Formats: sequence, C-alpha cells, structure tokens
Amino acid sequence: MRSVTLIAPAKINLYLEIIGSRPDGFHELAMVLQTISLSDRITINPIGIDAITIRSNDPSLPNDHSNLAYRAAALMVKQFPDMMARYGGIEIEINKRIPVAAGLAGGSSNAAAVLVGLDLIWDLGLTQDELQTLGAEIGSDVPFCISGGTALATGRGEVLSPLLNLDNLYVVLAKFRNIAISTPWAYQTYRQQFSSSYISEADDLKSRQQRVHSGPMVAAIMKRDGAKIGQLLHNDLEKVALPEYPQVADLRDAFIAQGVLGAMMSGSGPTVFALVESQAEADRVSDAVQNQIANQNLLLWTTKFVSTGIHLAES
Ligand SMILES: C[C@](O)(CO)[C@H](O)COP(=O)(O)OP(=O)(O)OC[C@H]1O[C@@H](n2ccc(N)nc2=O)[C@H](O)[C@@H]1O
Ligand SMILES: Nc1ncnc2c1ncn2[C@@H]1O[C@H](COP(=O)(O)OP(=O)(O)OP(=O)(O)O)[C@@H](O)[C@H]1O
Repeated sequence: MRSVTLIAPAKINLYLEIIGSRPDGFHELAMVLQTISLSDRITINPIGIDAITIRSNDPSLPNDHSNLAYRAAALMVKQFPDMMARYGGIEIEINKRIPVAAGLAGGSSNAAAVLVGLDLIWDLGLTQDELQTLGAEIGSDVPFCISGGTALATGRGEVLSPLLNLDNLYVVLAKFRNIAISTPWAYQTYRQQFSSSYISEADDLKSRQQRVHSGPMVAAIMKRDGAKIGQLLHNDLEKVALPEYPQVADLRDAFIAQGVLGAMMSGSGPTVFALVESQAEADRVSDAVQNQIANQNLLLWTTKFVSTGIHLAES
C-alpha cells in the first residue's frame, strides 16, 4: 500500500438557521457552508500490523477510537472487510493547524480526508455520493467537508446543494485559546431556550420549507455580492453562545467596528470570522483587532474562501 497525503480544509458557516427538531434527536437546519484555506494535512501510511493507529502533532487530540479520523477508518474497514487483509494496517498522521472544538469542522474534515484517502489507496472507486453517505454516519458536517466549496446544507446538514463557488473573499479568523464550545451543548441549550419557536415535526415539509429564510443569502452568493453576503450573515447558535461567552461577543463587535463586510461566530463557535475584500484589508483588520483586544489568549489567522474540499497535497 502506498502513502497518501490529503489537504483537509476548515469550513465557516455563512448562514445557520435552526428550523426545528427531528425525530432522530438532531435539528433540522438551513445552512450555507464555505471552505476556507486554513487546513490540516492528513497522511495515511501503511503499517505492518492489522490495526488503525493515529499520530498527531497536537497532544490534546485523542489517539483512540474517539478521534474522528479513527472512526472514519474503522467505518471503511467495516464496510470493506477484505481491504485490511489485502493492504495491511493503517497509520493516520494528523498535522493539525485548524483549532480544535472551534466551530470550524476540523475533526469532520479529518474524517472526510480519511474516507477519501482510503478510497484512493484501496482503489475502491467510490462516487462522491457514496463517500458522503458514509461520511454522514460519522458526523453532520462530514459530507460537506468531502466536496467543499460553497453549498446550501439542509436536513441535519448532510443534504447538500452546491452553489456558485466563491473564491473572491478573504476571511480573518479569531479565537481565544482558552475558550472551547461543545457542539452538543450549543444545540441542547438552544433547544431548552428556543424550542417554543420550532416548527413542529408534525407540520408538513412545505410549511417547514416556508420557514427557511436562507433565500436572500443564496441570491447574494449567486450574484457574488460580497457586501450583501456580509450583511446577511446569520447564525442562530450565537443566541446561546454570545450571552454565555461575552468575550466572543466583544470580539465580533471589534471586527464590526473595523468596517468589515460582516462578522459572525462560525458554527457552534467560539471562532469569530470577518469577511473582507483583500489580503491587505485582512492584514489591517487582524492587526487592529489584535491591538484593540490586547489579550494574550487571542489567536488570529488570515485565510481565504476556497472552492475545494478534500484534495491531494502537492508533493
Ligand atoms: C454546528 C455545525 O458545525 C454547523 O455546521 C454542525 O451543525 C455540527 O456538525 P457536527 O459537529 O458534524 O455534528 P454531529 O457530530 O453530527 O453532532 C454533534 C451534536 O450536535 C447536535 N446536532 C448536530 C447537527 C444537527 N443538525 N442537529 C444537532 O442537534 C447533536 O446534539 C449532536 O449530538
Ligand atoms: N481529528 C480530530 N480533530 C479535531 N477534533 C477531534 C478529532 N477527533 C476527535 N475530535 C474531538 O471532537 C471535538 C470537536 O472537535 P472539532 O475540532 O471537530 O470541533 P468543531 O470545529 O467545533 O466541529 P464542528 O464545527 O463540526 O461542530 C473535540 O472535542 C475533539 O477532541
């Protein structure tokens, strides 16, 4: 078996609307997702024993079955039981640059890379649809991470409609090193506080669809209108995360005060992102916010929209 190295990009949510609860306990969503240039590198190496092992440059990451990359490999072994006998065991090397538990789908993207990588080295020839169906078993963000770009995501996040790929916007990301937000906590808290506004599971699909307000954001994307995209950023999970973490709310306000196109928390947070039109503007805004917040726990990255999901690293 040969080694393969894949690029696993992070995502941001340009739009996240919670529509209601689902019989499976998850939430029905309408989201617009976007991949960005901040990425992890995942290398899959052959090893001499019939096992899955994980190695990473981040000591805080689990190396066992609770690592999402491990879970992706275990799922592939379960689906294609002959492959390990034929090709041997797998070592997954994670070179982490995406912050963990940050709302940037780092773990989901690592899992997506393992699915794509094993499909390649085991020569399975799975379609993107087949890979995404497997990905949905691991997590709601995994199917999107496989295809990437700009997409509308519905259902629990796994039903994808690709939109016009945007690659003309720059993104400043900011996160406090000492704040991590659990995704289950964010959704559970939202349910406790806002379930009275949920559309009932008993309502038909049509009335659920009428509730969705993502249309103007989709239209702004189709027109590549960066200013409008910035104005229409929306994330229902901010309603629970910002009151609990006022520092995150202050960070968002600091970006807005810099006159960016728009700023918002990504996913379940706590990363805040700001959209700007050029690398120079991204650098200016990053420096200004760093100086204004003046907190040694604040980390900043300047990144860019990209139109790719999981892809092979250039050697
Ligand atoms: C916050 C987002 O990252 C936005 O893209 C996603 O909605 C979460 O995606 P994810 O981390 O891949 O989520 P999963 O691993 O599937 O689920 C984690 C937890 O989030 C909650 N969850 C997730 C997705 C969804 N549509 N409804 C939910 O209620 C559930 O409590 C679940 O136990
Ligand atoms: N390969 C991995 N990379 C990052 N986190 C992982 C990985 N495997 C397991 N985890 C665990 O998953 C949890 C969420 O991590 P992740 O970085 O994916 O969060 P996130 O960016 O908030 O995800 P999402 O935006 O999909 O909700 C953390 O508690 C982390 O320890």
